[in-house]
Amino acid sequence: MKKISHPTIEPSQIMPDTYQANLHFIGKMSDEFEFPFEPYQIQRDFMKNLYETIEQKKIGIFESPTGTGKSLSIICSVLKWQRDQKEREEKEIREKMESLKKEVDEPDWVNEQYQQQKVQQLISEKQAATEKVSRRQKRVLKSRKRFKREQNKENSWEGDVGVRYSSSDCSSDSDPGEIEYSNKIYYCSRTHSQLSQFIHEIKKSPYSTVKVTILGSRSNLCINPAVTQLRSNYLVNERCLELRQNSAATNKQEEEEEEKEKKRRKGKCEFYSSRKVRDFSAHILSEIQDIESLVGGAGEARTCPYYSTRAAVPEAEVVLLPYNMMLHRDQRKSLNVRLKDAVVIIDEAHNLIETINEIHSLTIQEKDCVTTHRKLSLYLRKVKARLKPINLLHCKQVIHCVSQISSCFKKLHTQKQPRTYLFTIGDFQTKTDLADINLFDLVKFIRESHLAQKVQGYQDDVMTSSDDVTIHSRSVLADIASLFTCLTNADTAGRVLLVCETESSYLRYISLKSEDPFLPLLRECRSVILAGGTMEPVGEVQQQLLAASSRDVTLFSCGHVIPPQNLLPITLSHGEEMELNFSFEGRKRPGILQEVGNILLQLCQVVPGGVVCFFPSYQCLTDCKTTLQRSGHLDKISKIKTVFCDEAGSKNSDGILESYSKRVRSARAAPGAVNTGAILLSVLGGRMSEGINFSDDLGRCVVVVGLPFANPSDPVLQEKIRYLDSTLKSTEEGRTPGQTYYENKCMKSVNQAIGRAIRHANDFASIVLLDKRYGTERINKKLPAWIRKHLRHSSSLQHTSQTVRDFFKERREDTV
Ligand SMILES: Nc1ncnc2c1ncn2[C@@H]1O[C@H](COP(=O)(O)OP(=O)(O)OP(=O)(O)O)[C@@H](O)[C@H]1O
Repeated sequence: MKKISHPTIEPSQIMPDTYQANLHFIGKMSDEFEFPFEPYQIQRDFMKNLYETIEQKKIGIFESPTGTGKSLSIICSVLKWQRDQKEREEKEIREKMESLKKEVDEPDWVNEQYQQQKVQQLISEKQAATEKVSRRQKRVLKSRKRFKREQNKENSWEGDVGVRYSSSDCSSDSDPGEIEYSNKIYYCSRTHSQLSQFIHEIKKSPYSTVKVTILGSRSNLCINPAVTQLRSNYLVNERCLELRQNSAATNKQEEEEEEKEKKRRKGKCEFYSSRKVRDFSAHILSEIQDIESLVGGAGEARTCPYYSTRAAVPEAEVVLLPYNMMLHRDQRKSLNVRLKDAVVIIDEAHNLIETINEIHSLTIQEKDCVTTHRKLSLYLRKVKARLKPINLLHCKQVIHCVSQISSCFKKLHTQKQPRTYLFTIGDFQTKTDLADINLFDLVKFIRESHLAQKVQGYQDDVMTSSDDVTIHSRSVLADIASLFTCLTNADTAGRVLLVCETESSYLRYISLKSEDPFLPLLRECRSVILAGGTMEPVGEVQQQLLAASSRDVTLFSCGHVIPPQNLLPITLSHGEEMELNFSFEGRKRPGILQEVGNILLQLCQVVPGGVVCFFPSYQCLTDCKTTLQRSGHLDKISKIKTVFCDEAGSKNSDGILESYSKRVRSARAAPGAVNTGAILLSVLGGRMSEGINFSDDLGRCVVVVGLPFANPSDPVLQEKIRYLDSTLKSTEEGRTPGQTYYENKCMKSVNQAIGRAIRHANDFASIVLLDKRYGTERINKKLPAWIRKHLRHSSSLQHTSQTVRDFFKERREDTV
């Protein structure tokens, strides 16, 4: 029976004197947790609960608002647990060995000889294990020394790319006698910059000597220009694999043939050699590094960082990786991630369900299908005579399948209505005549024969780039192989969507079930921890991810570290003239967007520093901007605060953010000026709503216009809703699981955005939610508890602006 414990800490339970604590006191012990600062009370509770969850081999859902030092809390509890566990295990071995030795000294008279043998055998097993570890440690030490030596030599190598390969280069990266570090911690987050931030927090902690490796994709880590210049991830991966295989295949005889060296090197990666990879992996483990310094160091050592970071996995105590690498079985397999007894921490887990579904879904364009069919046919014509009968058969079957999918599109094009077709897996197989084909065999054939790569290479020779612009960018055949794999799933796992449009038609495999891919983690790991700033609605995670496992779950949720008076969350249901309703229909009402102008103008007059305003979509942002330009609101606002705007598809988000920050800071340096800072117009769920911190003056007020509900006519969304309704029970309030999912999806996006403004214990900000729907309990109960608790409702702009003015006046007095 699954038990759920809720050690929830309410914001009111936070000790007020914590805020005044000396934050720079290093090495303070709190509840026996070493911590680089004086920990907040919520951090103490977080660490204690996390430690116990791992100790008791439970699953944990840990919620701590953004900016409350969640990363350090995770590091200081998990690494303490790891250290304690190691000590406990070592002690146990020592005690066992002692007692075994004693048994030998005092043998049982009944079976003396047998016992003695058994005890001796156990002792030697333990000793062998200990020796193996120490042998490995010696080897690592040797590798490190060699790496340092070669690094010193490196300067004299400058410009010499012709690094000689020795016979040891032939061996594979993984050592057959490799010792996998047990009790490994896998820390997963969404982006590389989040992983880098985590690295910086480890460096601050008392555990800065822990052995860490950080994994990334080739596009993040590869330093070979011959590979990085390729335009797609697929080509980067394929080229790297090819060069690496060639490098590993070097034999001794070749090595001695100086003359052949240059020719041979043509098809090899100059940065890959297993010895250097091993040496650099030892260097990685000896010093914590983020991706940038790691890539820089590898460049100097002329060694492949991609394979070095992977080679460091077995011996690492902590492995950092983006969470798509952990959540996909094939990726885990290719990385040699062993889940058994590991602790897996998934941070920023608020969108975990969507991420799992996304990772297991895929899209194939009709035109790519047609091109692939053509390429495959050309390829087959050329190599037919050389193929073994079985491979010829498989090749023909692949061509047949691709052709069937293309014809399916063609048939659907002949029909006038509807343009979107949704199939169960079984129906799609019948429709395309694929039901009788062994798709498992085909996938195996495509993978093992490297067909995708061969066809790609062949087509590069025979087709001109004008044939098709997509031919160089990605291999559709690889996607088709993945589609075949998806089509071997049970009917309940997903759907196939065909969208037929004149301009572009595509097929999308939609993964619906998230619990199946997650189950191996729940089954094999010692503990799985889902952490995030706002994990609400927790029920969704429990129903859709954890229900399949019977393991006990700890729910931990805490308030913020700021005192209540530092936060002003307020909902506004009425503007100057009209009710605020920014639903899709409501937005069409004349005058409604001018209301946004009125509100922003008033708020800009009373808020110091930066204001960040989020719109439900880029379309709504553009419409509003145009309206406010025409109405003159934008002009008036820009006299008080410089206006910055995130544009759809803009690649310059960083530049916009930098200019916005600069403007806010320069306004702070000029008190009393007419222009008091800046306003940033952005989009919920967009580039600036997640993972960006608007601390202190950068975000004194966050305004949210409306609710970002997804388009209800989106067929993928409709199917997900139908699937949830048919598989889960309705909620207590009588809402269907599909409706709940739809609302949750929207509110998660709002919660991510509004959490960005409070980043530390002394920060303060106002949050203004514009829409009458925020006043309803159904919606506002989905806000984070630490915000909901202090939520005020207002139906007048004048009242809102006065409340906000008073709030900042009091904060100014506090800080004087
Ligand atoms: N007790 C503390 N006192 C002072 N500073 C702290 C304390 N705990 C953590 N910090 C610092 O506060 C900053 C914010 O912490 P961190 O980024 O870990 O927050 P977070 O809760 O993980 O936020 P997010 O969820 O947005 O990543 C970091 O620089 C961290 O080192």
